[in-house]
Amino acid sequence: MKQPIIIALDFDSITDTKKFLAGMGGQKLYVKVGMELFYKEGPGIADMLKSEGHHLFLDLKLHDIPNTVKKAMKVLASLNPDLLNVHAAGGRAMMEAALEGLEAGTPAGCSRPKLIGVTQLTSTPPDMLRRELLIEKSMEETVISYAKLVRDAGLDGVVCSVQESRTVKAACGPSFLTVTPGIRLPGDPAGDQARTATPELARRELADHVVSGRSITGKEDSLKAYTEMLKEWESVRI
Ligand SMILES: O=C(O)c1cc(=O)[nH]c(=O)n1[C@@H]1O[C@H](COP(=O)(O)O)[C@@H](O)[C@H]1O
Repeated sequence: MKQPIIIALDFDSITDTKKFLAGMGGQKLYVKVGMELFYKEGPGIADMLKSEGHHLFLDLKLHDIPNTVKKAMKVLASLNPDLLNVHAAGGRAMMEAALEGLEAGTPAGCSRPKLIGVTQLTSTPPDMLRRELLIEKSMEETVISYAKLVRDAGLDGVVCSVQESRTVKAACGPSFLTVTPGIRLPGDPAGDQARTATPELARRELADHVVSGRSITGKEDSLKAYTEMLKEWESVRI
């Protein structure tokens, strides 16, 4: 079964990660390991999660010269994640190199993990483009331009906000993945996220997956919050 909700395991230890997973009723989940947990626990965390049967998004947002990214991707592929990302701002040559590294490092008999490009972070408000990054185009135009570059480099999709998901699909095709973070249940604080949405809106805007951390992990009853998100998602018929 396709798991639409990717839970961000933004914990700083394996102990807290295990405690969280123990409270999720023994389900096989789609989880995301980002910099915090990976830098603390290292590659062993990927082995642990995969051996427990979870789907794994390794969110390390690589952004470096092509040769470095290619070699790093080769190493990361050996951890057998299901999904990985790079910053689209690294450019086409870097993304092509990432894909080459991923293909070279995928263990025999395993299928290549999916690779997606981060367009503009969901913590970036539209006015920051001009004010801080000196980008004159709108958020939507910027994200679509990145998405086309990601597609042309041969990657499988993008990370974008729900607000751009539908337009990305229109520009890059229905099978081009949109993975959308910044997901909040109604009433939850946005925190540092600028472009947020509910799981229901994400589904309406054709997102393939939503990524949610604090709206699930920050709750006393995380299982209830996760179930609520799933219910919201499934309430929308596409
Ligand atoms: O690539 C990501 O996963 C990502 C991209 C992005 O644009 N925005 C974004 O929030 N994320 C990640 O998604 C998660 C969101 O966490 P919460 O804001 O707690 O739901 C974090 O782990 C972020 O690193």
